[in-house]
Amino acid sequence: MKFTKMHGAGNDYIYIDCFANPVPNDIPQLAQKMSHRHFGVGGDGLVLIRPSERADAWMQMFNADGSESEMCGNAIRCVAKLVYQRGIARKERMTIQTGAGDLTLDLEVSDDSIVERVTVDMGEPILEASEVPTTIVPSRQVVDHEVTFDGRTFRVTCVSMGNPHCVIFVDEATDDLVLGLGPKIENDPRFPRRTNVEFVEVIDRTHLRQRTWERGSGETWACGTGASAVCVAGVLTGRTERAVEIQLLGGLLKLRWDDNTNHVFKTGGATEVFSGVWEQ
Ligand SMILES: N[C@@H](CCC[C@H](N)C(=O)O)C(=O)O
Repeated sequence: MKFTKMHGAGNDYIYIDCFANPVPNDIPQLAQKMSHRHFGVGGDGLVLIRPSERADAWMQMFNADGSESEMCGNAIRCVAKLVYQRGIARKERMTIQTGAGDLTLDLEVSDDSIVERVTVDMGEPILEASEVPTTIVPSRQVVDHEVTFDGRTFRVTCVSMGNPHCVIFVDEATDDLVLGLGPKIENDPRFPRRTNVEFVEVIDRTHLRQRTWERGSGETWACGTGASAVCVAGVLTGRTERAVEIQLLGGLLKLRWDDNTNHVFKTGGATEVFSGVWEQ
């Protein structure tokens, strides 16, 4: 089975083109095996690019632990690049079906037909308490809510971009917080579907620094749905403007929460690393 390794801002996944390959069996187990950084290809997870009945392609994504997520903001840019460059859909505006709905993407293509940057319409953030565990926000206040994890109290903002995020603004996103507390928050029973966790430093009203502990994959070098949630949380808590640049461990993402449509737009690159054949 042929695969391609790609990354978006250092968030690296293994991609299988199911227009050209059959859909593999036992995908959760395959995701675990291929993602393993010592015994497999290595990556934050596995992404299948599948034919869709209503969009140009369907992105199905699995974390490194084999769990399936609704959406991946960095992977979807890579999917768009493969879909365009392999001629599956030679369109500079395309739609990709995801577990968070059908999303529209605008591709910036060079004269020699290389996709250099992609802007994704990430849709509307979901702030309703129905998307957020009521045990975390008993007052239905999802913004800037005081919560204690492991004996430490933080103000958190819970934002769903189709997948769940718990955004915490901190003075410094230390290893102690990201690697120590991140997994405890991810698996806190008050989050019934587990959660992604963002630790965010505000540099000024248009610049932030983010580290993410991802549900099912651990710390990643970037998280696109997470950056979208951070953009929204920054505005809702009065810390930032609606357009921001977010520095992640593996690169920069530009975010804008549009006033008129309520949609979040995210721009970033997509890089092909190598291709290979998986024989196990
Ligand atoms: N890295 C991703 C998010 C991947 C899924 C996430 N771990 C989840 O389980 O929701 C992104 O760029 O958005």
